[in-house]
Amino acid sequence: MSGFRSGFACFVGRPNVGKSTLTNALVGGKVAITSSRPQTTRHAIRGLVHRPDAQIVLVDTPGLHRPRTLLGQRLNDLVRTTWAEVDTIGLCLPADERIGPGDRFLIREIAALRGKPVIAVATKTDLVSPQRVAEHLMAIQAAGEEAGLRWHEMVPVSAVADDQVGLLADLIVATLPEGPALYPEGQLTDEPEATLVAEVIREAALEGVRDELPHSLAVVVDEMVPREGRSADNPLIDVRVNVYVERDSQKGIIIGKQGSRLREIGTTSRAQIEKILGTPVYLDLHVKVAKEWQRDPKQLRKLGF
Ligand SMILES: Nc1nc2c(ncn2[C@@H]2O[C@H](COP(=O)(O)OP(=O)(O)OP(=O)(O)O)[C@@H](O)[C@H]2O)c(=O)[nH]1
Repeated sequence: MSGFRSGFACFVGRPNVGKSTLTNALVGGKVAITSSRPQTTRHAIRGLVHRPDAQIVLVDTPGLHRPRTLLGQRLNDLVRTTWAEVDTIGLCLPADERIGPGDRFLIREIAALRGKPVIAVATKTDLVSPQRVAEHLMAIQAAGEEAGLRWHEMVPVSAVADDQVGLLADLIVATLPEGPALYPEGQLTDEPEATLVAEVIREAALEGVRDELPHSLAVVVDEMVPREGRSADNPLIDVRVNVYVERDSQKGIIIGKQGSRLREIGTTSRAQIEKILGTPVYLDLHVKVAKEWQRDPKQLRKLGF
């Protein structure tokens, strides 16, 4: 997919400047997954922005503080490591507040990274007049210059009024390297275990029949619930899973002669799932036909794609 861009971004700023609200506005209510960390990221993922041309992975950073203790210094080192690893930083500076010492401290710290694209995001613009927004942008410009930081971009946004949020996404995307999506689109759950469980089953189901079922297989974990009435030292987790194929003939392949392949899939994957969850599991596998699911947007959404 030429021209597709993907990478990591993080929002930085004092508490309460609107980082979370902005993240949610960009992500559009989609729950982020936290499993199967691709490549280098060791950071909590806050949200995924899926677009036809790009994928933005928004990562979390703890706040940077004026270090007073060794622990404070260590935490700050961690923050700097994160900053160094992301492709782009968005520094949030709320339009309804003047730029203060806390902001200047952050700007100086970010300036020390040298060469990293930093987008100055003037947040909460719906709370103030256009004139105040303009003043704010000039103050941001000046604060950058003072610290020797050249803003890659400056953009006023309102996450609440959904003003310029799309533009911000465009600006972030433009800073990302070319490359394929780092995460599959639309994971169904934010439970890392469920995603891993689905992956294990998918692998087991494809074992030996990969060529006969190219891409036709989707695995959805319906639920993972502790069996009622079990004591704490004798737990059992019920894992209910649907395996979707596109055609009846493929259903036959998965199930096998008198259910033999399905049993094999269950045995192989159950052992691995028990390792992942650390408890015995009862695995309830169902094979369903979702005709042409790869071409049907409604089905795709249902299956989490
Ligand atoms: N009017 C308005 N309020 C906003 C906007 N964005 C955030 N807020 C409000 O500002 C407050 C703080 O927003 P958060 O998104 O939690 O800020 P944050 O930077 O994530 O805060 P911390 O998690 O403490 O670092 C909340 O009450 C939001 O509703 C905006 O665009 N317009």
